[in-house]
Amino acid sequence: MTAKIIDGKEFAAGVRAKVAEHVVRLKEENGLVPGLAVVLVGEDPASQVYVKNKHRSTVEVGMNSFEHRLPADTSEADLLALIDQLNTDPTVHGILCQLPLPAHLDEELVINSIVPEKDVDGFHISNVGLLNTGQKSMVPCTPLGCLMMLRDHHGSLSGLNAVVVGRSNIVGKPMASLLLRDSCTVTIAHSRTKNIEALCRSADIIVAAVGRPEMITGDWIGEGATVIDVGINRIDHPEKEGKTKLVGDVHFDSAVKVAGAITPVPGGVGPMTIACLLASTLTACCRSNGLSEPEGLTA
Ligand SMILES: Nc1nc2c(c(=O)[nH]1)N[C@@H](CN(C=O)c1ccc(C(=O)N[C@@H](CCC(=O)O)C(=O)O)cc1)CN2
Repeated sequence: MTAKIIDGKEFAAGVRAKVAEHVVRLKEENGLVPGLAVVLVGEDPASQVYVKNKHRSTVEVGMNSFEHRLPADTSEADLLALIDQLNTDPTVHGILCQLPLPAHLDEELVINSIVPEKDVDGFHISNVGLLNTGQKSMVPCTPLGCLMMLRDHHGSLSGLNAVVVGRSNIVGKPMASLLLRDSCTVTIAHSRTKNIEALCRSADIIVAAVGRPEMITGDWIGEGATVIDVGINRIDHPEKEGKTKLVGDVHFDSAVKVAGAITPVPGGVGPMTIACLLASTLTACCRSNGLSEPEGLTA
């Protein structure tokens, strides 16, 4: 068997197109323009690229983008003051602080200072609680993107066995909650899980979000399973000296021979993260104005 490749770039383009259509309608019918504020503290090179891409994509779908770039030595008090200002700005419907933050800033404190309704990352403790109790919440963008691709591929996820490898607050745990909500039987596996290979082999769906390059090889995967690879790991290029290569948490070449469907890295889950951020900003704007939510763009 050779797996179907789930093209995240194409899927994300579709999500952005749907968001753009809704934005036009919101403007015409309600005189509203959704606004997204992104806060970047410091000069982490990868974060700078992600923030630039977020700005470009936000503008492309017709939303307002408010970018705040702060120096690496910004004090917690100054950052909290900015968030406070964004919390009460009626033109801002979504706020996020690009992670990781510099070490002197308390990530939890900063995230929890964003009002939950504008927390488009879905990391605020209230949104975590709402998601885990099956209530309406803002949902983290990467798991939301994975869910959209899984629903598209399978139709219904009900009754499927899903193994989420990785227990991070940003991906593993919310992914498990979302799959459970769609009536999957969910297991979260991690570094201490016994017989992890056999567990993965029994899964209809594997979501790999462990942060270890190419850990999940073809022999961990059951024939025909769907494999969603969340990993983004830069490793030394095996053939080109001095060059690097981006790989996932799944060993693609062996996995593709066994899986039924698989997301590549790059070009799989990654592009969905920003597309879902736009979708969540639209959702936040609709909710805060008492309008019905865009169909197919939320969990
Ligand atoms: N506040 C947040 N911080 C971070 C998040 C997040 O969701 N919210 N996620 C990541 C970074 N991230 C978005 O912020 C992100 C990561 C990767 C991609 C992406 O498109 N990746 C490409 C490859 C890119 C490359 O060549 O390096 C792919 O997988 O195809 C988009 C967004 C951490 N911080």
